[in-house]
Amino acid sequence: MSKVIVTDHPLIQHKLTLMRKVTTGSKDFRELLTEISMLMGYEVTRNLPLEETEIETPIVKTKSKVIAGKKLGIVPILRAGLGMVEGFVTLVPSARVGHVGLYRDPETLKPVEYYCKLPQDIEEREMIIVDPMLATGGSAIAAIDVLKEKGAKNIKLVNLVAAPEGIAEVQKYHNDVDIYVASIDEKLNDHGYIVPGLGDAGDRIFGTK
Ligand SMILES: O=P(O)(O)OC[C@H]1O[C@H](OP(=O)(O)OP(=O)(O)O)[C@H](O)[C@@H]1O
Ligand SMILES: O=c1cc[nH]c(=O)[nH]1
Ligand SMILES: [Mg+2]
Repeated sequence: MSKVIVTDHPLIQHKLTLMRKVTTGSKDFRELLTEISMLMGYEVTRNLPLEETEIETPIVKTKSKVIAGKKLGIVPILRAGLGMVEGFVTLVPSARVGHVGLYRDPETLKPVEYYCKLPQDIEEREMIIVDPMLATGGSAIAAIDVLKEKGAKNIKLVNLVAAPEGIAEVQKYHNDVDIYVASIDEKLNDHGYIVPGLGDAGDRIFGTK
C-alpha cells in the first residue's frame, strides 16, 4: 500500500489557514500557494540519494555531497496545479516540467483530458504530480494513468488539501503512488467540493470567479 504523508509543519498549516479564508484575494492566495509548495517540496525531496564529490573550498580540497543524478519531472494538472510549479522548480531548477490538462465535468464530476505534454525521458525520472485539490480523486487517477501509459515508473502525488474519499480512490487504483498532503479535510459535499476546503482552487488562483 502506498504511503500518505501529511506535511504538518507549522508554517504550512499557518499559511494554509490564510489560503482557506474567503477574504484572501488572488495575489495572496498565489503567493501562499508558492510558499507552501516550496515547504512541501522540501519534504517530497527528502529521500533523494546523495553522493560525494571532490571540491575545493578557498581553504582546502574536500569531499562534499551532491544529489546523485536523480532526475525529476514536475507535472501540474491544469489549471490549478500551475500554482504549485514555481515553488517546486525554485527548489529543483533542473527539473523538467510536463503538463496534463484536465477539467472536472461539473455534472458528472468525471475528468476530461484536453492537453498533455510530457518530458521524453519520463521513464528515467521521478515524476511529481502537483494539484492543490484532491476531491473525488478522478483527476489525479487520470493524470497518473496518463503518466504510466507514457512509461513513468516512479510517481508521487502532491496535493494541498485532500478529501478522505479521494485518497482512498487513488490508493485503490494506484497503490504504488505515495501521496503528500498538507491537510486531510472532513468530506466532500454534494457538489464534489472539499469541506471545509478552500473553494475552487483554479478560480481563486486565476481570479476567474
Ligand atoms: O479529485 P477531483 O474530483 O477530480 O477534483 C479535483 C480537481 O478539480 C480541480 O480542477 P478543476 O476541474 O476545477 O479545473 P481547473 O483547475 O481548471 O479549475 C482541481 O484543481 C483538481 O484538478
Ligand atoms: O473543493 C474542491 C474540489 C475540486 N476542485 C477544487 O478546486 N476544489
Ligand atoms: Mg477549478
